[in-house]
Amino acid sequence: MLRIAVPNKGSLSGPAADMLHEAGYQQRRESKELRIVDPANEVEFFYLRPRDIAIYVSTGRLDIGITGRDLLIDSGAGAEEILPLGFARSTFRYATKPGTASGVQDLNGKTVATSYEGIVAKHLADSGIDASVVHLDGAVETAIELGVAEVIADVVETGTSLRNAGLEVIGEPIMKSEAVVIRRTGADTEEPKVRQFLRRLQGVLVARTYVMMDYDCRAEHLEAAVAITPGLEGPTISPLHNEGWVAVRAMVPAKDAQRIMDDLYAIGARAILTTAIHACRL
Ligand SMILES: Nc1ncnc2c1ncn2[C@@H]1O[C@H](COP(=O)(O)OP(=O)(O)OP(=O)(O)O)[C@@H](O)[C@H]1O
Ligand SMILES: O=P(O)(O)OC[C@H]1O[C@H](OP(=O)(O)OP(=O)(O)O)[C@H](O)[C@@H]1O
Ligand SMILES: [Mg+2]
Repeated sequence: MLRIAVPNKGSLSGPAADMLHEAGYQQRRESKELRIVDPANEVEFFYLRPRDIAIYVSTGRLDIGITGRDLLIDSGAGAEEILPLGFARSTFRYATKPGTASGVQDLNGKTVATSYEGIVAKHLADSGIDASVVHLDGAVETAIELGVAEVIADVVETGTSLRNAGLEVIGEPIMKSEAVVIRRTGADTEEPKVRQFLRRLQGVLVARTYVMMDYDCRAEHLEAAVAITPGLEGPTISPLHNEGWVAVRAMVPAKDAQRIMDDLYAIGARAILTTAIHACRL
């Protein structure tokens, strides 16, 4: 039975459960459940605090975990990222009141409040900066107003929380994060059950980012059409009853679908259809 750690709260929890559900796994029915068994798929899910997941996975008692890249790195636990999942995307940045500092080089002697002490202490040390770090559990943006620190280091997505607190980012992002699948460092990722789990999640990622495109075009325009829709391994070409015409089928990135339809129409393709992909194994 594969044992998998899933975030039980916060920004990661809803999207992680949605992705697992889309991948065909049973998920808990209510938020108080701490673990569930999905017998049909031979998987057991443990619902844990996102911050603790890397620590559990590093012991090897759980095979796989879903957490944030920033949380994984901050934990310093012996676990490594094996698949990025594309949700809970964020940057991790310093911020302060306008005029306090313009980059990390100005942070000598300052106090930095953060929930991610591991990341911040390492970044300051790597930058040769001597600053003190204060740990706060959350709502870090308020720390400056209330005199706990002069600078904060926190997760930034839209920047709304910073703006509301009258703060501005300084310097370059310390890191970029998103939800990731993790495994104990050095563990065998070729294990069949692990591979199957990863293939299912990859299938969801592909179904979310690609659509299927079908169209008809004149045989003499086929090369130009294939250049527009190369597909993943090459499009499927079928003859049409209509002499001199072919039907083409290829996966295309969903975000480009409308532009691709325009480009195909412009070279004479017709009956251009786009349909959603519900699941896939590449
Ligand atoms: N506003 C956000 N947008 C995108 N990702 C976010 C956001 N806030 C936190 N994250 C990501 O979620 C993970 C943090 O999860 P965690 O549950 O600890 O925090 P949270 O979502 O702030 O929830 P809470 O504060 O309720 O604990 C990190 O990987 C972080 O990058
Ligand atoms: O750039 P934004 O889109 O505003 O998102 C970033 C904010 O979201 C998270 O906070 P959360 O609401 O989880 O509260 P917390 O500080 O208590 O973790 C994070 O800690 C930032 O405060
Ligand atoms: Mg938070």
